[in-house]
Amino acid sequence: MNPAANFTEIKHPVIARDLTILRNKKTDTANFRLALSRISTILAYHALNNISLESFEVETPIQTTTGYKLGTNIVVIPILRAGLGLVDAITTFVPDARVGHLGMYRDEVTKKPVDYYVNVPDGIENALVLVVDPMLATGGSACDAISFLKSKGAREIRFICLIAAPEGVEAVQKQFPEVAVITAALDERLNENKFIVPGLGDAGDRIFGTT
Ligand SMILES: O=P(O)(O)OC[C@H]1O[C@H](OP(=O)(O)OP(=O)(O)O)[C@H](O)[C@@H]1O
Ligand SMILES: O=c1cc[nH]c(=O)[nH]1
Ligand SMILES: [Mg+2]
Repeated sequence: MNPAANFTEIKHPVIARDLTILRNKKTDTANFRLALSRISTILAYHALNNISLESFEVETPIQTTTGYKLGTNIVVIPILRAGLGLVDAITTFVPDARVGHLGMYRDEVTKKPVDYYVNVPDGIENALVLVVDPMLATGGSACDAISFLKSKGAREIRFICLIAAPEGVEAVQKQFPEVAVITAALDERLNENKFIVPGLGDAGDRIFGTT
């Protein structure tokens, strides 16, 4: 795969350490959540890079100077369930971000996404829409989510995930070259069950302690 300009794999020593915690099958739920939270925060920080600012005058105790506030409305759309694990990372930086939800699970036989819940806030056409899901495997869920959000008027979408398979990145880039994909790891491939290799298993199950 030859990732295009709209693909970013963030490399950082803390990410390398935390990805190992997430990949380790012996990691318990509590430590999984802590590592997920740290990595998600770094991803969110990068995903918010280069958003617009509005300047205004602010008075320090010493004098007046130029201050800034974010000039972009942010909407976060987690793909349920596992995407919920990345929402707090965005709202840490943007406490007033609105949060919509897309419920989708991957059918165990067909591996295709099945929708079960939709709640998207109004006004996504004037927002930066951050779609979050820890895993980008075949790309079926991501592409369905992006396609749906575009049909609802979203014009600027970034997709944030923890681990991406080359197949998933290619699928998103082919259908939606304008959508930036930001990940902590580009893994090797998918296995015969369409799980990411080496991956971390089923992200939703590991976040929520289900099997
Ligand atoms: O790229 P794809 O091949 O579509 O696979 C990725 C999807 O699979 C996982 O969700 P899952 O279906 O396990 O649902 P869950 O979040 O409820 O566990 C994951 O969180 C993605 O949404
Ligand atoms: O490896 C994978 C693939 C899809 N969904 C997951 O949670 N993990
Ligand atoms: Mg799952």
